Amino acid sequence: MVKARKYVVKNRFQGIPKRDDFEIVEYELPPIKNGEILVKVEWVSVDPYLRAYHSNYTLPYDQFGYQVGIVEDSKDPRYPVGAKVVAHKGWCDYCIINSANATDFFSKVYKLPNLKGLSQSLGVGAVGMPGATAYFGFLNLCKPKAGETVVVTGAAGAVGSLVGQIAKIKGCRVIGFAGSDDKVKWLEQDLGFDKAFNYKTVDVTSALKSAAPNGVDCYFDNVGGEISSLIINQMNDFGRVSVCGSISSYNDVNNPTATILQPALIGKQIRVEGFIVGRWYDNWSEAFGELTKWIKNGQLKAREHVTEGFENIYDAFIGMLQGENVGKAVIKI
Ligand SMILES: NC(=O)C1=CN([C@@H]2O[C@H](COP(=O)(O)OP(=O)(O)OC[C@H]3O[C@@H](n4cnc5c(N)ncnc54)[C@H](OP(=O)(O)O)[C@@H]3O)[C@@H](O)[C@H]2O)C=CC1
Ligand SMILES: C/C=C/C(C)=O
Repeated sequence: MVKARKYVVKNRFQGIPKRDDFEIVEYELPPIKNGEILVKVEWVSVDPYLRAYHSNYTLPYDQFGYQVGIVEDSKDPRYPVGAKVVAHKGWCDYCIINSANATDFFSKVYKLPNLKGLSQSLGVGAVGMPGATAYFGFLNLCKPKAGETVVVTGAAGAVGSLVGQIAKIKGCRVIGFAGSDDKVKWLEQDLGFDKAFNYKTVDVTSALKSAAPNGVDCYFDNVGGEISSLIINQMNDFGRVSVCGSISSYNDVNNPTATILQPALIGKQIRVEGFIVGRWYDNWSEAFGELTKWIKNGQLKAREHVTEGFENIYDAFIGMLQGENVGKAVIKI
């Protein structure tokens, strides 16, 4: 028998989730059955959708989320003992997975991509779901052309930092918005953004007018809300907006309001498209190959914000929601 621990969500979140909204439950896992694998979890991911999707779940529920782990026992020949897998079984230290039960992309299990010696934690970050989000969400929806001006919000986070660097690889001029002066410095000095701003201290419209005097062609929107309206109002004819996330509203109890967009969308004939990264699930391996290559050859930096210890997953989650992370927030179990 294997003793396992998991986080169970007990209460409806009100604003920022509270520690008491979670309970750590210890229990014994039964022996695995045919088609199942026993996985020891090594890395856990905390992501904004854990907050955004909360209200879709009936209480109490096991906290969902991505992880990288090693197969310790197997009755599924596709995943032998010792294989490394990426799964979506949430905040736990051991779990049993039956991948035959997969109903959507979240419940699928796959072998950790060949990371060519890079940290296995990248399997929940730059070479995992967030990497695929940046790669397909930006390239397929913004369709950037060399020389165009790209704006990214949430620019110092897991997805945004990759989008900005992919835009540079594609020959674009890149402007990022992030929530601290240190993040701004990192984006400009280490990642090669042409300009970055602390959205908490600048006037967004005048900052953008100075950094993009010829207007914005592509906007990768991680945050939504008023800043997105201000950016979209600075876009050029036939601009493209990839709507990835709306983190500025995830913890809001009341729905926020933002400046009207229709005059700009119509007048400039702007294309706005939202997406869920699962739409490209069958092609994720293409993104993983490219991202791994760019990291290995030094064109792309995949910074991580690492927290240690199963007991600290809650703190890492709240820290990420409040902007403590630079790059991808991960927990080493
Ligand atoms: N559509 C899809 O399929 C997917 C969408 N996403 C979305 O992408 C976005 C980024 O996710 P991810 O890269 O994993 O997370 P990040 O690593 O960017 O972490 C979240 C960041 O959000 C920023 N933030 C928090 N509150 C606010 C606020 N009120 N206004 C602006 N920024 C805020 C903080 O940075 P700061 O210091 O800059 O404030 C924080 O670091 C999220 O909206 C997420 O939901 C992610 C994966 C898939
Ligand atoms: C799969 C993740 C989706 C969002 C909205 O974060």
